[in-house]
Amino acid sequence: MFLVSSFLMLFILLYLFMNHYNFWSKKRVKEGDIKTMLTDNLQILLGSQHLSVMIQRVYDQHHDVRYVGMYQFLRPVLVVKCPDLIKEICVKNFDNFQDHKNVLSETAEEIWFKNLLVLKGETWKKMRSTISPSFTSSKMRSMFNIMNNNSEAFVEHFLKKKEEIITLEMKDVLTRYTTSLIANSTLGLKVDSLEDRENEYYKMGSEAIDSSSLRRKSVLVVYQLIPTIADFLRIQLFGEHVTSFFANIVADTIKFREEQCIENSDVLGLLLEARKKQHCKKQTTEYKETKYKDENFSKSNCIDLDLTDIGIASQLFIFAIGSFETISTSLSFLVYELAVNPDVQDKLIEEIDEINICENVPSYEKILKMEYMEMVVSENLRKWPVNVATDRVTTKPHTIAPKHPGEFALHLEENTSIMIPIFAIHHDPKYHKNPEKFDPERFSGENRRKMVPYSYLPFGIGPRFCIGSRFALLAIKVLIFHLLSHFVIVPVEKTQIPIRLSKNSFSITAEDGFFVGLKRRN
Ligand code: HEM
Repeated sequence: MFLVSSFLMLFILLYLFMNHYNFWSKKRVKEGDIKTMLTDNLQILLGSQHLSVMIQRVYDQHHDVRYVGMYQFLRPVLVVKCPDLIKEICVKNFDNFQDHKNVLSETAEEIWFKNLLVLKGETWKKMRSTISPSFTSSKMRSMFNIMNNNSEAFVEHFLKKKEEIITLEMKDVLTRYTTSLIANSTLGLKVDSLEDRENEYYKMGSEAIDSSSLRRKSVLVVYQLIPTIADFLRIQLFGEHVTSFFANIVADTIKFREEQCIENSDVLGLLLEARKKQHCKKQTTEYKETKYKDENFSKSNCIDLDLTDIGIASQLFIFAIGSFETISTSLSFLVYELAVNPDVQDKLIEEIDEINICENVPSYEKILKMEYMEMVVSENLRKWPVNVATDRVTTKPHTIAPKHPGEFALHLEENTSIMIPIFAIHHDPKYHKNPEKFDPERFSGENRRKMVPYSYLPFGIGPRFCIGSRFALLAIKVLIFHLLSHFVIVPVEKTQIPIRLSKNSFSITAEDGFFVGLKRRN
């Protein structure tokens, strides 16, 4: 009896398993090899493979198709390969694909669940339009001084060293630089993580972005596999000490600014201004509603954004962890590429020196007008897009109409996962010839015009495009400007050539660090 019921159980499980993993084939979508995908998922969890390898394998498996089916554990994901289709999904039909998928519970960590990246629908729209003014070019002009000061302090720190060539692991020093910059530009805090190596802001920030631990990965997988149980158990990703540190630091700064009537034009300042306006509008609306019963008051205006201290802390938290990892990683790859491509570095130094001859301190306009700098930074983000992929979920059912012979109409139900494989597209020779070559000339005016539209997506695409892209690009350029004004970056014994990517992190980074030497210019 026991044997029969065990067989029956096994049969049912096998049936459910097979039935689950034919989600895409039932829709007549070509998919990756199931056995390989399951092994890949497990290896990603154990830290013996990077997500980009799994995506690349699925991407390469079927040529001349616009999309391929993949499974992230139990979740079917449609990997979109064709730039035109990416536009159709992320831009033209944005209303049907507005949101990102949930990666965590709505109840476990409040500071996470209110941020712009995870907000959905109308609430996301309203928060995005509230925060966007913090990232306009006029705001960037005022951030520019903060970036200049932080970059100068960074360079000064190394100019004090006596060695002829200073060997550095750049990811470490650049993460320290980025945390100081973000503390300064979002909250007005002065933090020097190069001198004060154990400061709390840096320690908590690095803990928040550390994705290499098995515990962190397991939490994410548990949320993917059994979200209801994970929700019930309120399993935390970041940990109480990290989230309350950020919540408290924001609450203390708000209290200080309100008591001292300080009105700054940084991100915190804008959110506080929106909070004041929301409060005023609420009072006026209540008055209207009781006196006139105004039925026409626009519904979307009535959405209250969470601009309590924790709601504001949530936005600043995503800016902080979004920036620490992305800016420091992108700068680390760039410094490495300059070390191993001396011709590119020489040309960039020439452009920098032309500005230094005329001015003591570079102006915002001059940095923005540097053509070669723009080309080098863009090529770095092409070859090394920090976020290897981005995602969308269908917020309304959508049908992708057939376009090529052999294609069928593909009906996607609500809540289907879509993946935009940024790294794979940037390394597809169909769009970027000789993709492993670091070649800034791809981004010269003429070549850029020839690039296939939507085949270069380091900051994503459409209305959910990265809100911090202007900030990130400026911060990268300003630091490189100051660094190359005083130092030449050279390979050292520990420089890993070619670079090997770490298997044990979510975003891309080097397996054995980014070691280079800084050699003082004469
Ligand atoms: C080199 C640096 C950076 C890269 C490569 C990068 C990349 C990205 C990508 C690919 C997305 C997804 C976009 C999409 O799905 O279409 C994104 C979203 C986002 N990024 Fe960045 N990012 C960078 C820096 C920053 C910085 C400095 C901040 C904050 C100041 C930031 C804040 C955000 C936020 C809040 C979102 C979500 C936007 C929304 O859903 O409305 N990022 N980023």
